[in-house]
Amino acid sequence: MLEALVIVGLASTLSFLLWWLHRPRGMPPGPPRSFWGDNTLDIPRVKPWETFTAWNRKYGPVVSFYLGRKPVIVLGTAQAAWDLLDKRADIYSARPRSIVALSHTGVWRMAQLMQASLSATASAQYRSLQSLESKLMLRRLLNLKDDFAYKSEITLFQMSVIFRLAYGRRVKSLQDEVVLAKIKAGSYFGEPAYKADDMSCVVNRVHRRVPGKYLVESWPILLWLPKCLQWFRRDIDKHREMDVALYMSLMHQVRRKMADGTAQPSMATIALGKQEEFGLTELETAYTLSGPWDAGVVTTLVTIDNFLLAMLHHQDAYLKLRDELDEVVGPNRLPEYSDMESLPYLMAALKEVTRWRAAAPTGFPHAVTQDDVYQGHFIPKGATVYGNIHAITQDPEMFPEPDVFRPERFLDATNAKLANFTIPFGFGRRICPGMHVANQSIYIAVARILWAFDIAPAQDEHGNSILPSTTAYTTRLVTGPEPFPVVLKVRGKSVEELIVLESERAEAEAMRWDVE
Ligand code: HEM
Repeated sequence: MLEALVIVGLASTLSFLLWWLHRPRGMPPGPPRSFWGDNTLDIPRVKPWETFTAWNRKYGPVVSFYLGRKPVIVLGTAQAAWDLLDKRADIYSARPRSIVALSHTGVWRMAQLMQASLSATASAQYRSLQSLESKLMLRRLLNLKDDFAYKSEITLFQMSVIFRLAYGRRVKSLQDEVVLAKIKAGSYFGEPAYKADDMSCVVNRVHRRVPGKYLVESWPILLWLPKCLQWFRRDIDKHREMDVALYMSLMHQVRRKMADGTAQPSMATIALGKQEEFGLTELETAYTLSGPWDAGVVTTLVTIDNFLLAMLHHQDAYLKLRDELDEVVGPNRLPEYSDMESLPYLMAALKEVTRWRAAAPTGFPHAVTQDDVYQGHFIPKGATVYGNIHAITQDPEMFPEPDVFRPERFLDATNAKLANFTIPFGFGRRICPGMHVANQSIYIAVARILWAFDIAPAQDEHGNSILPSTTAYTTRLVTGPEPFPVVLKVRGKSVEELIVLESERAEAEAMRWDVE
């Protein structure tokens, strides 16, 4: 054991010296490095994106620092992100090798399969499903046990949408065995004990990419330690084992149904049909199918939650939205997808909410596959590159008074980049493949909640409104507001009757799907 430690110590010193002698020069400016040449300790454990943004404001639109030996580049303006991640996508579209986030996420063919099955045209097919699940959600929102309970119902809505489109089967409760299995797998990752109604856990694999979170990512040399000393491995291995078992069993269930002709069309049926064409292994296919679950539930949930938070704080926008819906939809039917074009203020507000509080403020890391030069700065092959969505969406030049929720920014936008605002969904070839599904879910949920309910702050025992903080956010790669209470009061008896009627029809339709 002692010998192994001495060898690792010597090897670390030698590799450090070699790296120090050959480290790249001319990289973009950034924070001063420690004696060891890195900045791991400069990255706070809480809201690291705020530090990234402070560095971008101080050192410029392209900042560099080191996590261990790994050079990291942070792009703090939309222009820099478009110039590199979009225009030079052929070399900026890889994912950094990750030790903790499971090794398969970087396989490009998997991303291609995802893009194909979630394209705008493919996603339009899911609208009827999203409409149905949102009617069931409205029904549940009529009978909430307390002012925090709305969140579980929105979670169940999106969870069922995603599970149905990925595997062809609905999730009827947050106590469903697959939800519990996923939570159990997450709990092995040293995350706090999650409750079934706190779905933060379902994106553990994604959260592990929070910059600087794991020492082994910055110092892979730790992998040279004898296995019994690799403390960081225990949880990773346990979690990976459980994830693999769960994802493989879900995929096999679909395959069995395909064989006996009872499978509902889904991403899984497409993926299994095209597995050879895309050259994916069993494990890669299973992981691809889990992508929407890992990346598409919490992102959507926090965006709807951010919307409710904005409504509590920005009464002017809230009232304009209600007036627009009342005028276009009227009292006798629910909002539909066909109303979208007639609801410009709502469509602008949906863009604004993704800007106001970005769900993934650091963006997901890209990796550059060739040495590059940008604005005279050297960007070395293998560097991790973040399009800093927080800095860009809070840039006061692009969005004056960025902390104000103001849908008008996007109304009548002539600039194509604002008219088709996708920055919160990332960049280049890696742009979120689920953005159409996400926008469809957010639209139908928000339009129907606004139409059906008065949205008001909860009150304390003295009758004073409790206005939740607009800055208390979780520190995960996908971040959302800390739990806050909202009162959703149905807007009259006839609205309630319509919701009950529509949800009964939806229930009957859902049962038909479930048995088919
Ligand atoms: C408001 C909701 C959402 C937001 C803000 C969001 C944002 C993002 C961002 C920023 C990325 C990284 C892009 C990049 O690397 O530049 C991403 C990737 C991804 N998203 Fe989303 N997303 C949302 C909803 C969804 C949904 C509903 C799905 C699935 C149906 C989904 C599936 C994915 C997948 C699979 C990836 C990884 C793609 C890859 O590695 O190539 N997302 N998302």
